[in-house]
Amino acid sequence: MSDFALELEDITVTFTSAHAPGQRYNAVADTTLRIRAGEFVSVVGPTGCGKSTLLNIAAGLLQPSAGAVTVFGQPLAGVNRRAGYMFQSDALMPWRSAIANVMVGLQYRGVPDDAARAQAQAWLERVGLAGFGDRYPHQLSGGMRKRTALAQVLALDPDIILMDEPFSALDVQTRQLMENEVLELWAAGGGQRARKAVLFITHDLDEAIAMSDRVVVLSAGPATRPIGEFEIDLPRPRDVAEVRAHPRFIELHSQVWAVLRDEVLKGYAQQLKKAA
Ligand SMILES: Nc1ncnc2c1ncn2[C@@H]1O[C@H](COP(=O)(O)OP(=O)(O)OP(=O)(O)O)[C@@H](O)[C@H]1O
Repeated sequence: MSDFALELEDITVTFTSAHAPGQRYNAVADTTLRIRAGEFVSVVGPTGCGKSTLLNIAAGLLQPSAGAVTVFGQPLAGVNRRAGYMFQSDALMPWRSAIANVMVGLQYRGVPDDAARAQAQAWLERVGLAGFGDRYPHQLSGGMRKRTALAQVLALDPDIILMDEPFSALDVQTRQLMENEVLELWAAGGGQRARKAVLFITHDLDEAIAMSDRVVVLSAGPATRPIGEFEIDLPRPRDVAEVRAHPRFIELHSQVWAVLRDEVLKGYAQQLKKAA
């Protein structure tokens, strides 16, 4: 079996320009990104550079214009069924209670209702929402909705978790609590099974370093590609707030920032140009 949970090889993604339909736009160019089974990898890059596009490729929601995607050694065809996703915005169904939201994926897989309810309840407990199963999304705080979404993903026991800035809408304290919880759940693995591979998209360098085994830096678009890769050799378990004071964290931060800084400035200038 392949050592890699996910391999994106020589990926190029070409879009038709939204402003000028005749024009083609290379969002991502010749990008190779491999994630080992059980590895936590963050991808950082300036705004609009193509991070979500890469995640959508990994999820099988978008076909690359060139290149190949391999999941545990098998070419990916259609949606990536070994992966669970957590996006920036809530994907909870407002008309379903928290437990019913966690149950839905299990039911869709054919798990009988009673078993699905028991598994969903166990996951709600693991994410700290034991007594909140009957609440509807609008009755939950932002952090609780994120916990529900996390339970929803983990209940399906995916081998790969794809996260696209999942905590960016949360206040700093809630965000750090959630980051620590994700790390704990990830470190504990999926019950009998091995640790999950995580592809985590963020524009927050501190978050990327605090959480990951490896940080990949993307260039500003167009034709985004990886321009730096850093092994994060900080000890685990980590507390995302405390680890920021670690001398090695500070050292890694300045090394990654040295690569990222110019790209952020380029990305920012491009956003201004687009808005003009
Ligand atoms: N379906 C599409 N059609 C045309 N252009 C697209 C499409 N999806 C994304 N793009 C363009 O591709 C580029 C990369 O977008 P993407 O959303 O992947 O960037 P990002 O790094 O995730 O952005 P952000 O940091 O703002 O979340 C952007 O210029 C975007 O406008």
